Order: sequence, then C-alpha cells, then structure tokens
Amino acid sequence: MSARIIDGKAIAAGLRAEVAAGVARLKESHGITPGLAVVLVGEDPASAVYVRNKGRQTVEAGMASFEHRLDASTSQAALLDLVRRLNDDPAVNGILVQLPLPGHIDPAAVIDTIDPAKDVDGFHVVNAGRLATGLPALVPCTPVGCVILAKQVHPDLTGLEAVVVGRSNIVGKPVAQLLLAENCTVTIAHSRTRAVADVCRRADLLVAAVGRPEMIRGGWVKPGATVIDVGINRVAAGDGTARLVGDVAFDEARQVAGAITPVPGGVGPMTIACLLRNTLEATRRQHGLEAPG
Ligand SMILES: Nc1nc(=O)c2c([nH]1)NC[C@@H]1CN(c3ccc(C(=O)N[C@@H](CCC(=O)O)C(=O)O)cc3)C=[N+]21
Repeated sequence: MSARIIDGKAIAAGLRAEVAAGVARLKESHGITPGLAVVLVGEDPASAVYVRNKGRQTVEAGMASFEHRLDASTSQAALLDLVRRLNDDPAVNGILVQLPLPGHIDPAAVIDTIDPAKDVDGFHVVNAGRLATGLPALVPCTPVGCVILAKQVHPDLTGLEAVVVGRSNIVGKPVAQLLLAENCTVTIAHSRTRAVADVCRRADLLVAAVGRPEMIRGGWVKPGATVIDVGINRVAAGDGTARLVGDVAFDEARQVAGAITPVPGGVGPMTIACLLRNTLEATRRQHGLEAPG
C-alpha cells in the first residue's frame, strides 16, 4: 500500500486566497487594511527565511507587513518596549515575536506583554486558557493547520483515536485541545512515555511534533492511519547540503499509512496561511466586526 499524500502547499494556497478575499471585503466595506508586525531578534538564518516568507505572503494577501529586526544583543526591556508600542499602534492588528529568542530574554515575559487581542500566534495564557475552556480564542497556527489537514481525510474526526507525540505549548498541547474539541480520544505521548511505539500504533490519527528527525518509524504506524508530520528538521544530506526532514521516517511510514503529510509541503505552509487568517480575524474583532459565516 502507498499512502495518499496530503498536499499542504495546495491547501494553504486555497486558504490564503480565502483570506485575501476577506481582506478585500474588509477594505471595500470598512476601509480597513489589516497589519501584521513580525519581530525578529538576532540573525538565525532559518528564522530569517520564515520571516521573509511571512512578510511576502502577508503583502500578497493584501495586508500591511511591518518587520522589526533587532540585534541579538537587544535587552529584554527594549524588546518589551517595542511590544508595548506595537500594542498601542492602531495600524498593527497582529503581533508575532519569532521564537526562539536569545537566551538572555525570557519568552514568557515577552508573550505575556503582547495584547491578547493581537496575539496572532495564540501563545498568550489568555488565548491558551480560552482554547482550553472552549471560548473564542486566537488559536496557535500550526495546530489549526494540522486539524485542517486531518479533516481533508476525515471530514468528521469524532471518535478517532488521536495520538499527539510532543507536549510543547506551541504545538503538542494546543493540537491536543483542538482534537479534543473535535471529539477525538486524545493521548499525548512524550519523551518519558513508556512503549511509545505501541502507543503510536493505536492511533487512527498520529500527530508528530517532537522535533527529532525521523524519530517515528514505519513500524509505529497503524495500517491505514493518517499521519500529520509537524517536524521541520534540517539535516546534512550525503553530498554535504542541507535537506529538510520531518519527525516521521516518511519513506517507511508512507508504506503503512493511509494518508500522510510531506515535509516540506505539508504543515509548514499551513502555519503561515493560518497566521494570515488569525490576523484577519483579529482585525475584525478589534473593529467590533463578527467573522461572517
Ligand atoms: N512566534 C513564532 N511563531 C511561529 O509560527 C514560528 C516561530 N515563532 N518560530 C519558527 C517557527 C517555524 N515556523 C515555520 C513556518 C512556516 C514554515 C514553512 O512554510 N515551511 C515550508 C518551507 C520550508 C523551507 O523550505 O525552508 C514547508 O514546510 O514546506 C516553516 C516553519 C513558524 N514558526
């Protein structure tokens, strides 16, 4: 058997087109242009690529993009000052501070300073708490992208055994919350889980978010299962160049799974599309407009 490959790149392009149409309507009917501010501290080359892609796709969706590149030695106080200025700037509807931050800056202090209404990453405790308690929230982008991709295969996720490998605040925990809200039976596995391969083999829906290249092997996958690979790991290829791989050993898993997301071209593009959607939604709410439909 060979799994269906879930085309995240195409699905993300469709979602971005919907967002662009929503932005155009907002401009036409209310004269409002959503604005997204992205803050990058330091020079991490991989981060710089993401920031550039986000900026380009933001503009393509008809939104304003504000980029703030700060030196790696920027103090926490200076970064918090910038975040407060962005909170107070009416042209800025969404704020993303790229993680990871340099070691001398406490990411929790930064996230805590972002206005929850502009927290398009959905990382603020207010948004995490609203998600956990079933209130309307800005929801983290990668987890939403995972659920949209899973729904391509299972339009109704009700009753599925879902196993999430990874317990980060950014992916593992929020994706588990979203799957619970979709009526899955959710297990969160992590580095201390015993017999993790056996736990994974129970999953109808397996979400890999551990950040370890190709950790999840073909033998961990239940035949016919849907596999969502959140990992984006740069590893050295045989010829010395860098190659992107997921947290799943793709060539093994695709022999067993019913459907699987590739890396690249799976969850990654969905993350940016959902960021743009969150920015549009945040803008509407800040102007007291309900999201249509
Ligand atoms: N506050 C914050 N929010 C984030 O959302 C955030 C962050 N910090 N720090 C870094 C990670 C990483 N991230 C990616 C987004 C898109 C792709 C993406 O589009 N990847 C493409 C291309 C990858 C490539 O070719 O390099 C793909 O998977 O097909 C990847 C990675 C968002 N992050």
